[in-house]
This record gives sequence, structure tokens and C-alpha cells, in this order.
Amino acid sequence: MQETVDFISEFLPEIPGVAIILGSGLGGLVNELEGQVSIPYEKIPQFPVSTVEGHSGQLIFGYLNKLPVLAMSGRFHYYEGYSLNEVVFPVRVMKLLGIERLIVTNAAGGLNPEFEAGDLMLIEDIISLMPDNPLRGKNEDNLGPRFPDMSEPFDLGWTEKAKNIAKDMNIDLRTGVYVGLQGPKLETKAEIRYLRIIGGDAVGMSTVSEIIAAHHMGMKVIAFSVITNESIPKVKKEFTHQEVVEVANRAGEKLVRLVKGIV
Ligand SMILES: O=P(O)(O)O[C@H]1O[C@H](CO)[C@@H](O)[C@H]1O
Ligand SMILES: Nc1nc2[nH]cnc2c(=O)[nH]1
Repeated sequence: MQETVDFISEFLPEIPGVAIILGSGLGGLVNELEGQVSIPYEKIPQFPVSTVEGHSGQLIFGYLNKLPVLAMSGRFHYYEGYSLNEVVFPVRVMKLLGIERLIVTNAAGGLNPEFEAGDLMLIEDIISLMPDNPLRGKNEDNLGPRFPDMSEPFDLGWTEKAKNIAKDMNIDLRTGVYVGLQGPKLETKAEIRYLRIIGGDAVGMSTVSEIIAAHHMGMKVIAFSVITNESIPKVKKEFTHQEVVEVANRAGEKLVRLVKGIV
């Protein structure tokens, strides 16, 4: 990690105040960054590389409303074959770079029957149904405790502010629980009923491990889902990743405005 931190530090004009992980189709935010410095993942020592369409694969430093931020344009997923330790590697590096705040975004399926494609959801809690955990193995005590409390993985002050900012901006913000599954297969109808029964409002294949790792290290975290599809569509149609990216691109505009406001 230190090798990676030293490498990235050379490119950063200053320590970013906030890191932002961009979900599928949500890369549009980078157009808003001024004074950009981009580092392709393949140039960064020890960094994994993105293999999913809609995830461009670069770290981008820039100024959002004059505040220095670091955007991860392209994240890593367990289904790509990476271990969860590899999936959260960039989050750990961000913290070691001195970044204290993290905004996580994703494209997700709506489980809550009141949600529609294009809705924006503030993630208030998570359920990790990943087959592993990024904290498994020897604990690095300099990162965080062996048994981190997870009763409040998100920063309450920050989430309250986000809700108020959304209201001021006239952005309709849903709230709910995000369930993270390993993917890459989509859910069966019975699995969707199950996920709803256990309390899920949105479902996806990312985010939960990043939040666990960030909270372990004491970062202040906030997270949003763009609902790109209803997991049981009202009109029968098959899931396609292309549609996820298209809807996220469109609805992402709202998220970009909100993130800008929050930053
Ligand atoms: O969670 P993000 O990276 O936004 O991507 C979501 O979209 C992809 C499926 O279309 C899956 O990778 C799912 O997790
Ligand atoms: N697991 C899962 N991931 C998604 N990513 C975007 N939509 C979905 C979905 O419906 N299910």
C-alpha cells in the first residue's frame, strides 16, 4: 500500500478533501472536475484494473466547486475475480493518502416496489451477502480495530446534510437499505422476494465491502444508489447491463448535481 500511496502522492497537487467512487455509468461527474490530473490504473503499482463496461479505469484528481477531490472512475467487483482485499485496496490507499471522507455511488436494482428506474436513493444501511469480508485475515492495527462496530457505517451528520441539500435542490431523494451480492448473475424471483423480506430496498454487486473497509479505518462515508432497473419489472423485460449504464448516465445528472452540492 505504501508503494502505491507514494506513487499517487507524486501526482497530487494537494491532499483531496473527499474521495468519490463512481458506479456503473456514473463517470459523468468527472466532466465537472477542473484542473484534472488522471492516472490510469494500469500505471499504478499494485492497483487492480477495471474489466467492466462503464468503468473507465482511472484515478482523477480535480477541483469540484474549488474543493480538491479524488474520483475513482471505475471500481473493482468481486465477480471480476478479485478478492475483497483487492476490491477495497483503493479505499485503503485513499485513507493512507490522507483523505478522510468518501462518497460511494452505484447503479442498483430496485427491490422496494415504490422505486422506479431513474430514482436516486441515499443508502442508510447495508446488508453484505458477499461470500467473504475485506477484513478477513490478520488485522492491520494501524488501519483500524479487529472488531469494528458497524451499527452506524454512515456519517449521520453528513447524511442529514445530504437530505437537506437534496430538498433545497428539489431533488427527490429516496432512502433505503442496499444489499450487496457477489454477482455476476442477476437475482431469481425467489431471491428477490427473499431480499425484500430481509429488508433490502436496492440490490447490487458492489459498495458493501468498500463501506466496511472505509468505516473500519474511521473514514466518514456517505453512499448513493441510482436505481437503474426494477428487479421485478412491471412490464416483463430482460436485464441488460447496457440499460443499466444508459439509465445511470441519464439519472446520474441528478446525482452529479447533488454530489457537487454536498462537496
Ligand atoms: O455497483 P456498480 O459498480 O455501479 O455496478 C452495478 O452494475 C453492474 C450490473 O449492471 C454490476 O457491477 C452492479 O454492481
Ligand atoms: N444484483 C443486481 N445488480 C444490479 N446492478 C444494477 N441493477 C442490478 C440488479 O437488478 N441486481
